[in-house]
Amino acid sequence: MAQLICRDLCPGYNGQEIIGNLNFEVEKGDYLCIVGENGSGKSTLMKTLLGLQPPVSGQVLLDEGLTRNRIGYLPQQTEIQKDFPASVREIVLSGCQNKCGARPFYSKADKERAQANIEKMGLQSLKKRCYRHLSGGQQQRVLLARALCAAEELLLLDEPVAGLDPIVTEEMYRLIDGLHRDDGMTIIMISHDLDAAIQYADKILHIGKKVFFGTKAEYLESSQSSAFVKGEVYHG
Ligand SMILES: Nc1ncnc2c1ncn2[C@@H]1O[C@H](COP(=O)(O)OP(=O)(O)OP(=O)(O)O)[C@@H](O)[C@H]1O
Repeated sequence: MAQLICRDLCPGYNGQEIIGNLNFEVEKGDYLCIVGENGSGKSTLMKTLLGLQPPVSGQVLLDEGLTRNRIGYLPQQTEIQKDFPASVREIVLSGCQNKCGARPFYSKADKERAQANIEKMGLQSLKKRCYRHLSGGQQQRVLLARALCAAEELLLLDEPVAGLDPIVTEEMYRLIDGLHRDDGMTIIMISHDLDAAIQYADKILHIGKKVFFGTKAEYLESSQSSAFVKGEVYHG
C-alpha cells in the first residue's frame, strides 16, 4: 500500500525548479535512501514531502490516514541548534507539539509518549541534562526521540549521522534499523554514506542529472550507481 506518492513533482524555490519531474511511491514499511551529489536538492525534496516547502509543480499525495502531523522528521542540525539551552526531556516532549493542536499544554499521553521514546533511545540517565552539553551522538539520539514523538508510521531523516564518529554512526544506523524492522516504521533517509544506504535500505532514489528510483538490487546494476560508487561524481 502506498503511503506517499510523488506525481510529476518539481521541488524548487521561487518558481525555479531544482529537480524535474519526480515520480515515485513509498510503500508502508519501505526503507528508502535518498542519495545524490551535494546541492542536488535532497533536503529541498524532503521539505517538499513534508509540506514545509511548496513545490514548483506536481503533487505529493499522502495516504488517507497519514496526516502531516503524524510524520516524524529529523532535520539536518545547524550550529545554533547544537547550542540549544533546554533539557533532554523538554526537547523530546516538544516533538508532541503538533499533536497538541489548539491545546496550550502537554497531555498525560504526550508525557508518556516522550518518556517511552526517551527510554527507547537509551536516554533515561540523561533526561535532565542540558542538550547543549551532550556529545554529538547523544544529541542525535535526542532528536530521534523527538521525531518519534510525532512519527506514527513514517520517519524522515536528513543526514542523521553527519559529523558522528564511526562507532556512534553505526549505533545510530542500528537504532534506525530497529525502528524499521521491529516497529514497522517506514523510513525515508537522506545519506551521503552509500555503503550504509546499500546495507540498510531496500529502495534507492538517486537525484542528479539523471534520476534513478528502484530497488537496491536494481540500483547496484545501474550505470548511475557505478559512477557514484567510483566517486566520479560523488563528493560527499
Ligand atoms: N531557501 C532557499 N532558497 C533558494 N535556494 C535554496 C534554498 N535552500 C537551498 N537552496 C538551493 O537549492 C539547491 C539544493 O539544495 P539542497 O540543500 O536541497 O541540496 P542537498 O542535495 O540537500 O545538498 P547537500 O548534500 O549539500 O546537503 C542548492 O543550490 C541550494 O543553494
